[in-house]
Amino acid sequence: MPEMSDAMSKSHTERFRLEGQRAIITGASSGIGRAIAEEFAADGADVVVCSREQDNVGPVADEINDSDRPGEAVAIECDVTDREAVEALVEATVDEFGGLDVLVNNAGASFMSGFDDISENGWKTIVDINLHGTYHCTQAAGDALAADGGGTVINLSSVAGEQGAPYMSHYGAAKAGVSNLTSTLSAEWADRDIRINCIAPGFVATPGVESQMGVSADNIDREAVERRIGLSEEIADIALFLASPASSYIVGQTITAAGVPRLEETPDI
Ligand SMILES: CCCCCCC/C=C/C(=O)SCCNC(=O)CCNC(=O)[C@H](O)C(C)(C)COP(=O)(O)OP(=O)(O)OC[C@H]1O[C@@H](n2cnc3c(N)ncnc32)[C@H](O)[C@@H]1OP(=O)(O)O
Ligand SMILES: NC(=O)C1=CN([C@@H]2O[C@H](COP(=O)(O)OP(=O)(O)OC[C@H]3O[C@@H](n4cnc5c(N)ncnc54)[C@H](OP(=O)(O)O)[C@@H]3O)[C@@H](O)[C@H]2O)C=CC1
Repeated sequence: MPEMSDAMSKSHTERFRLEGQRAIITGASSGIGRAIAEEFAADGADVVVCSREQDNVGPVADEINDSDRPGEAVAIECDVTDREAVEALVEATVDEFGGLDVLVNNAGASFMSGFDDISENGWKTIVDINLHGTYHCTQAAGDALAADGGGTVINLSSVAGEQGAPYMSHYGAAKAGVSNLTSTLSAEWADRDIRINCIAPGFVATPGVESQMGVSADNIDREAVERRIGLSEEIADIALFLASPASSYIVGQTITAAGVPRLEETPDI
C-alpha cells in the first residue's frame, strides 16, 4: 500500500486550517477582501491587509488584532497599480512575518457604462486595477512564494469575465485576463510549487457594489437559494479552502460562485 503523504496523514480539520500561514490580501479595507482577511486570521493565518488608503485599511487590522482571532494583522498602504509600492509591500511582509505563503489578488473596481461611452482613460483605469494589479502583485511575490517550499495564489475574477455582462466590457475583459493568467501561470510556475487558482463571483453584496448598484447585505434574503446576491463570507470560505492543503489537487482553476442560474437562462428540455 502506498505511503500516505504528509498532507493526507493529517486530520480533516488540520487539512482545512491555515495555522502558521503568512498571507497578503489586497483590497482588504472592504467587502470580499476584508472578509477573507478576517476568516484567514480566524483560521490562524497572519495577514497583511492592504488598500490605497492607510485610513481605510488600518481599522481592519485593528479589528482583527482586538478580536480573539489567533492570526495577527498588519495594515500596509499599497496601490496595486504602483509597482514600487507593490514590491515594498512584499518586502515588508517578509520582514514582518519571515516569509509569504499566500497571495490573494482581490483589489478590484469597476463602473457600469455602455462600451461606446468608455473613454480610453476609463478603459485603462479598470484594466490597470484589475489585470495589471494582479500582474504586479503576482510577479513581485513570486520569489517569496517559491521560498520555503512553495505557496498559493488566489485571484478574484468575475462572472462578468467568464460569460460576458453588458455595460462591463472593460471589467469583463480585464477579469477574463485574470482568469487566463491563472491557468497559464499555474502551469508555468508548477515547478516552483506555486499553486494558483481563481474565484469568479456573481453579484456579492459589498460596499463597492452597494455604491454602484444600491444593493446591500442588509436587504437580502439570506436563506434564498435562487439567484440571490451573495455574501462576502461565502466568497471568503472558498478562498480559505483554496489556500488550505485540502485543495492541494486543484490547480489553475477558476471556480464560479454565483448561486443558481436564473430561470430564463435555463435551456428548454
Ligand atoms: C452577471 C454579471 C455579474 C457581474 C458581477 C460584477 C459586479 C460588479 C463588481 C464590481 O464592480 S466589484 C468592485 C466594486 N467596487 C467598485 O467598483 C469601486 C467603485 N468605483 C470606484 O472606486 C471608481 O469609480 C473607479 C472605477 C476606481 C474610478 O476611480 P478613479 O478615481 O481611479 O478614476 P477617475 O479619475 O474617477 O476616472 C478614471 C476614468 O474613468 C472614467 N469613469 C469613471 N467612472 C465612470 C462612469 N461611471 N462612467 C463612465 N466613465 C467613468 C472617468 O471619466 C475617467 O476617464 P476620463 O474622464 O479621464 O476620460
Ligand atoms: N462584489 C461583487 O459583486 C463582485 C466582486 N468581484 C471582485 O471581487 C473583488 C472585491 O470586490 P468588492 O469586495 O465588491 O469590492 P469593494 O469595492 O467593496 O472593495 C474593493 C477593495 O479594493 C481596494 N482597492 C481598489 N483599488 C485599489 C488599488 N488600486 N490598490 C489597492 N487596493 C485597491 C479598495 O480599497 P481602497 O478604496 O481603500 O483602496 C477596497 O478595499 C474585486 O476584484 C471585484 O472585482 C467579482 C465579481 C463580483
